[in-house]
Amino acid sequence: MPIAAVKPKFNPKLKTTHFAVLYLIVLILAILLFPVAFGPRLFLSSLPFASFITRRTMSSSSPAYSQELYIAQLAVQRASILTKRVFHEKAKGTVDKNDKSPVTIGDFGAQALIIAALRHNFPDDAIVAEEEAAQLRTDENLKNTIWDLVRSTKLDDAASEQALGGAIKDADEMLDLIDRGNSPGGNQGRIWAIDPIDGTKGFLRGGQYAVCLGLMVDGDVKVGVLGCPNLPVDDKAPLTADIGSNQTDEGHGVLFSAVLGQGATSRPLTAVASSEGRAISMRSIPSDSLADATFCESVEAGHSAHGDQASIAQKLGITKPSVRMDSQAKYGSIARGAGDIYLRLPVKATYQEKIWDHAAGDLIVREAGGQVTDIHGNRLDFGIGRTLANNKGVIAAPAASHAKVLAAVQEVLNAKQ
Ligand SMILES: Nc1ncnc2c1ncn2[C@@H]1O[C@H](COP(=O)(O)O)[C@@H](O)[C@H]1OP(=O)(O)O
Ligand SMILES: [Mg+2]
Ligand SMILES: [Mg+2]
Ligand SMILES: [Mg+2]
Repeated sequence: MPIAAVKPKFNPKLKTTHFAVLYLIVLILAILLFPVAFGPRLFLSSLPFASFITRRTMSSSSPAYSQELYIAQLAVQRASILTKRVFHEKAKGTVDKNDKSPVTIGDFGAQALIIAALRHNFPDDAIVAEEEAAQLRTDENLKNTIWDLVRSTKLDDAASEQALGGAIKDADEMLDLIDRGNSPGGNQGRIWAIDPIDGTKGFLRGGQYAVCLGLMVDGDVKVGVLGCPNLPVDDKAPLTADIGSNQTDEGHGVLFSAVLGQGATSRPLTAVASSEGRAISMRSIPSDSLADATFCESVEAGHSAHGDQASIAQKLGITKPSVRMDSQAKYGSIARGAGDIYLRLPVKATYQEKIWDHAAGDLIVREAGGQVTDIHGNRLDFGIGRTLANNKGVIAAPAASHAKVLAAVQEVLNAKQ
């Protein structure tokens, strides 16, 4: 029988249609299952306008403020590298400000780097930062020294550096960035608070200092990050007075972070992106017996009232001497249970605490199980401008003991009147 005469067993046209339908079903299934199999972030990142889509649409499935936390941590890490370079490599370039407090090339450089990262990632956000560039605009040498540091300070991994927006264009852009921190603050919208070096006196002594960044939304602190290059990495290390030991970097450098409602963490302060930190919490001390409590205070007698604080400690039955250290490292230290209580009683009735000196620390302590108020028992009010004009002094303690500490503070202060 001729081949042409053989009757086909099935219709080839029908077969092609079957295959086409089957192919379509498999394709649709693959598209539907891809996000489940490989994760929504990977799926979205493969689409055009990926970064826009991931930032805007993934916020519903990622924990709140995860992008802000990620950028804030990297920005603080990078700025901390700059401050350490200033300490080890350079003359500090101390300049006196109008209020007679010192500022160094490290303060200006760290502020420029942090603001550059924030402007790149959150261009619509307002910024309240401690320093301004006026002095640098009239001092070419100072400007160039800082520019030299800023343009050559980078994180170790290229991806993280890129996430922060990479290099600043030139020295003039650096000055403009520094001046972007001039927001008046307030209780509307998103405002970042920056202290590029908190505890400048501690920094100059080789003691404690902190690179501080907080995000407030409608006056409420949502994200707080503190880089403390001279604190021990070990959360369990005993708290020791630190008035400036010029310690080596070995075993030192810790990054504290918190997001409102998500707890507080610590992790080593490195030059690369890192996975999540360790959860930290305040020590639980029996509120009826604070004999074993450790309390922290400023090194500077001009910043908090050492005499009043000693009387309060005595009233509470605290037997150990206070641990004196500079900067918001005190907030981080009590948050991880290395100390228990931080007292900052006013020296002068007229001094207004600045929001950048407390925003990150306040959140980190509260997320670690603490309570932070002023001497009247009011929560710190970050929503009325660049200062805490509604508050006087700071009392930070484990939540269960705070009322008792506050009562002792008020007894001592009332007895003085
Ligand atoms: N008269 C003052 N009273 C309280 N705090 C002050 C005073 N002058 C400066 N500060 C700020 O106190 C903080 C240091 O506190 P501490 O003594 O606990 O380390 C710093 O932010 C410092 O500013 P700066 O950021 O310029 O160093
Ligand atoms: Mg200062
Ligand atoms: Mg400060
Ligand atoms: Mg400062």
